[in-house]
Amino acid sequence: MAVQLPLKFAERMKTLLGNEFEQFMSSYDQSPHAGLRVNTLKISMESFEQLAPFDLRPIPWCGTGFYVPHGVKPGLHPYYHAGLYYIQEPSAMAPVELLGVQPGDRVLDLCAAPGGKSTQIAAKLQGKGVLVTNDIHAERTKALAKNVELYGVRNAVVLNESPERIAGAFEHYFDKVLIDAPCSGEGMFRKDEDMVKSWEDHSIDKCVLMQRDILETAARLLAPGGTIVYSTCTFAPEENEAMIAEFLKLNPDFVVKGIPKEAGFEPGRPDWVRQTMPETAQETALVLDQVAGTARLWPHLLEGEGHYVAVLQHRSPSFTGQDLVDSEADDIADGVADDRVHIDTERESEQERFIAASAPLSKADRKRERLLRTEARENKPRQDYEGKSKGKQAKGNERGGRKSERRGQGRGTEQLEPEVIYKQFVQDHLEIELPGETVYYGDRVYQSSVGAERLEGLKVIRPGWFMGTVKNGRFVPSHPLACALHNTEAVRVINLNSANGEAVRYLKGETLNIEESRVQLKAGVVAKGYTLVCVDGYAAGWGKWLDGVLKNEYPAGWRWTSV
Ligand SMILES: C[S@@+](CC[C@H](N)C(=O)[O-])C[C@H]1O[C@@H](n2cnc3c(N)ncnc32)[C@H](O)[C@@H]1O
Repeated sequence: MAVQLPLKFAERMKTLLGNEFEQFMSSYDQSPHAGLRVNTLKISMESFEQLAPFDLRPIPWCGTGFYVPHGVKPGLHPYYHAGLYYIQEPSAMAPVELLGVQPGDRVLDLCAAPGGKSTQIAAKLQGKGVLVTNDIHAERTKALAKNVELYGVRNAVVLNESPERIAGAFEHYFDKVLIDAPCSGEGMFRKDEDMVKSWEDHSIDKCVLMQRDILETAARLLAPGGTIVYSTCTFAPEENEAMIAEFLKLNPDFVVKGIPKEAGFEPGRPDWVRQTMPETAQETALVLDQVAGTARLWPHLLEGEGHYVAVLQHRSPSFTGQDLVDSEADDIADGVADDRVHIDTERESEQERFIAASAPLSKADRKRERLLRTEARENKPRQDYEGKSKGKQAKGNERGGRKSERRGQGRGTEQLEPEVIYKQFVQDHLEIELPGETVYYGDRVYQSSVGAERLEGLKVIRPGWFMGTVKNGRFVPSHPLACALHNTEAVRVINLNSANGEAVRYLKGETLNIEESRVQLKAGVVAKGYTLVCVDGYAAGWGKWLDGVLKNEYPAGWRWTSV
C-alpha cells in the first residue's frame, strides 16, 4: 500500500466496516481518479465533446463531468487557460449536482475556496440569479476570486467573511446554500498524502465545532422552502450523520431529502451513530433514522474519493401535512421512498412555532438593520452606487439606434465622468447588456448582481463582475471582463489556434504578429484597438492590435509558466 494510514483511523474503519474493511483497504492500492468538469458558461457540451483533446469517460453522477485518463495532464492545455474546464476530483462534483440549482436562484457557497463547487454552481445558474461565494481564510479567497474570474462568472460576489456576519446582511435571502465543510479530510488520504500528515486524533473534535456553527448559521441564511447541501470529504460519523441528526433535532422545520441510491452512492449510517455515540443517538432518537437518506461515496465502491452529502430541505411556512403525503407519493413514484424518513406528526406544532420565529424580516426591519450596520462599519469602500448608478445604468442599457452607427461618435472632451467613460467603452467595444448594477470601488468598475448597499460593512473581495479601471480619463478593460465574454460579444476578435503554438505564446505573454485580415470586425469598426483574443473561438484575454502587431494584455500573474 502506497499510503501510510494513521493507525487510529484504520482501527476505527475496521470496527465500522467489519467484513467490508479489506475491500476498503484495497482501494488504497489504486491510484486516485482524476476528473474534469466542462464549463458550460463558456462552451456547450456538444462543442466540448467535438474538440476535447483527451479521451473522456462520463462521470455517472455529473452530466458535465468526465474521468481523465491516467497520465493525461489537462492543466497543460490552452483550453484549461481559456477556462473551458475545471479540474475536479470526481466525487467532489456530487454535492452541487444534489443542490438542484436553477437559473435565477440565489445561491450561497459558504466555504468555497478554491472555488471548484462555486464554478459548478455558476455554470448551473447560466448567468441568471446570484452567486455569493465566501471563504473565511483571506489567503484562500485569492484562488477563489481567480477561479470565478477565469471561468467567466458574471453574477458572483466574492466575500471573505464569517458565516455569522454574512447572515447579518443576507438573512433568509438564499434559495440554496452549499456547505462544503472544513473537515478532517479522511476521504482524501489516497489523493493527498498531506492530509494524512495533518490528520490528528482530535482534528475531528475541532472540525465538529466549526461544522456545527456553520450549519446553524446556514439555516438563518436560507429563504423559506430553500435547500441546504452539507458535504464533507471525511468518513467520521461525528462530522457526518451525527452532525446532521443534531441539526435536524435543533431545526425541526428541516427534513432530509433522500438521495437516490444510484451511481454507487451508499446510504448514510444512523447505526454508526448508535454504535459509536450512544448519547448523541439517544438525544437525536426522533430524527436519527432520517440520516439514512444522506449519501456516502466510498472509494472502494465507485470511481472517486471518499465523500459524504446530505440534502436538507426547509419546509416552507405554507407546508401542510398533505404536502408530506404528496411528496411521499412522489418519492414512491420515483422509487426513492425508502430513502426518506417520515416525520412524526407530534412534532408538527413545534415545527410551525419554529417557522414563525425564524420568519424573514420585513423590508422595513431589513432597512433598519442595514442602516445600523452602515453606521457601525469601519472600512467604507469608495463607491458611487445604487439609486444613482441604477438610474444611469438604465440609461446605459437604453440603446437608441444600431450601435455600429453610434460608434466613434459623441466623444467630446466634456465626458470625463468615470461612468461616462466606462459606458462609452462598453458601447464602442462590446455587444452586451450590462447585468446587475454598476458599482464603483475607487477607480474599479464592477457589475454586481446584489448591488453595493447590501455589501456594506462586509469584507468584499469582488462585489461583482470586474469590468475594468477608469484611469486618467481612460477605461482599461479587465482580464475578467474578457474571460466572461463570448466571441460574438466583442466588436474586434482575433482567433488563435491551440494546435500550432500561437495560443500558448499568447498565454505566455508574448507579442504576436497578426496580419490585419485576421482581425474579425463588426460592421463599422476599424482594426486598431482593444481586441478580444480567443483560443479556437473561446475568449482567453485582451490584446491591442496595431499595424500587424498584437500587443499582449494577458496579465502577468495569470501567464502560462510551464514549458
Ligand atoms: C473543503 S474546503 C472547500 C472546497 C471548495 N468548496 C471547493 O470545492 O473548491 C473547506 C473550506 O472552508 C473554509 N472554512 C473553514 N472554516 C470556515 C468558516 N467558519 N466559514 C467559512 N469558510 C470556512 C476553509 O478555508 C476551506 O477553504
